Amino acid sequence: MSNLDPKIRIGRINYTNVWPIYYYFPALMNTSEVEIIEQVPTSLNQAMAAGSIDMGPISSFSYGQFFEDYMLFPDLSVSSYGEVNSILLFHDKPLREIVNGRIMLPTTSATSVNLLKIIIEKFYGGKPTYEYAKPNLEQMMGEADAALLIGDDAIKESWRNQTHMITDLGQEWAKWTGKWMTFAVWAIRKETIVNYPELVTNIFDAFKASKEKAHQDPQSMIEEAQAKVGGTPAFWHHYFHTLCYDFANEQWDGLMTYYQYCYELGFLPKPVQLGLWNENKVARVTE
Ligand SMILES: C=C(O[C@@H]1C=C(C(=O)O)C=C[C@H]1O)C(=O)O
Repeated sequence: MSNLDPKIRIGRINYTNVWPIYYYFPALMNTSEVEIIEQVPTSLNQAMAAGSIDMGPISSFSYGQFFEDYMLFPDLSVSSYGEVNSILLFHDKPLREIVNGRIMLPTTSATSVNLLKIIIEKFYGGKPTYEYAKPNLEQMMGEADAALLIGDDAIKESWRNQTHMITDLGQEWAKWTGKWMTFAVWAIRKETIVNYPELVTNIFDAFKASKEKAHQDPQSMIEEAQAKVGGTPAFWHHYFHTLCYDFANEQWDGLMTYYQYCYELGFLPKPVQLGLWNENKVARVTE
């Protein structure tokens, strides 16, 4: 690695949902030390697991698969209590009538496909067949009883939708569990914490500061979202305020319930432990 190479490769989900955490980040960081790599969640999950990305948001399910290799930043996540508005199941008959049918899952998602399986199999007692497809609603619905979309794909289809019923998975989860749901977590590979402890701290501070600034002054971010993706300022205002970017007790509690159900249903091979990064305890990571 030459002196000019970035020290840390940071992932970025290429959906609007993460904008608040990145919006002011370049203004708050020495960006020559980092490189930002933007991809759909499942590609970020793979790149983190392979070590070709060092930190950033991944599907919370993927943390459950590889938790021994990562630590999580506290205070950063993509979570909701109830509605998410961008994790949506489209279907033409009531949910209860399709839980033994044919369900299309998007290749972009890990957390939400397993969340849907929990909802259908554990809460509704269904046993459908699942198939993965590219996130294209028309094609997916042409072959199935229901189709799941996440991120901006879900948002755009919800605006276009005239005919399908829509179930928001955040709402379903809260209805059955009364808990928060965390869709994405900010993971750091353990060796990155050991190799660049100060830079990791600076990145954490910049992400948190961006999140707070975007929350206090969302106007220009909302205008950019409208110009880039469409929709109305009212939609984006509601969207960014309904999503919650915190990661503390309530989110941990909801996420641990999700992991427990994933384990019970055989989606994860072992019980998951949350390992939280703490700038004062870098040494613990190497133990
Ligand atoms: C809220 C969302 O959460 C996302 C859902 C993910 C998943 O299902 O694996 C991963 C990252 C998050 O961006 C969304 O995409 O709309």
